[in-house]
Amino acid sequence: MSSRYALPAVVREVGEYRRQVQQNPANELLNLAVFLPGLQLDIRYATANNLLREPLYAAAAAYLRRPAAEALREVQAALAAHDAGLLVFDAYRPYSVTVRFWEQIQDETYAAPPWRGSRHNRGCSVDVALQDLRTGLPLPMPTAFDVLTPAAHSTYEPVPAAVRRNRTLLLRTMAQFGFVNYPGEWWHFDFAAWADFALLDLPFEQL
Ligand SMILES: C[C@@H](N)C(=O)N[C@H](C)C(=O)O
Ligand SMILES: [Zn+2]
Repeated sequence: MSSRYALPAVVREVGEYRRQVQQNPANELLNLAVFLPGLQLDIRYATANNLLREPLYAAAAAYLRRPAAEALREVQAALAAHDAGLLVFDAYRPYSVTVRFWEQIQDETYAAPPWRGSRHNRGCSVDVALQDLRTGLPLPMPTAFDVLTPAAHSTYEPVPAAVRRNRTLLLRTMAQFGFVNYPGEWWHFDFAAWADFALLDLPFEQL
């Protein structure tokens, strides 16, 4: 960990995380693969197919705080009426991984700075696209995941009509269940109550 930043308060001990869950069950990070069977995961940061071109996670897992996971379940149910489902690229992210991104990207439009931490570190952000439930294939979006350019901005135009429909379906359905889109990235959504949750730096295997 670099000492070049004024560090925010970060929970680094699993015992402290467990105490916080005991005090308030909303703090629990739920494993989305267990909580939402059928959810499609493509956890890029567990592979070398990501911005840093090396695996950053030891396991291809996605966790969210309990109320955020419950809201995502509502999103998944609403999308099914459109023959669509969620495809998850990332959810809870340990703080130390945010620091690694910042060292490379150093642009607050596309990466959270270490002195603030990311809402992903709070277990309240999720990076998602849509899949077609009939084919299992991803639905076309304006860019691939983590293409950090203006084309990824949520209001970017021009885009083909079918792509705009998919993006609008994702943005509207996530908003309906309490997720606020980050305008710089069509795939990134923050659970509205993110400020109630602490920054964490715990690896998945400790959860
Ligand atoms: C690195 C990129 N995928 C990302 O997560 N950006 C947001 C702004 C974050 O760091 O929270
Ligand atoms: Zn994100």
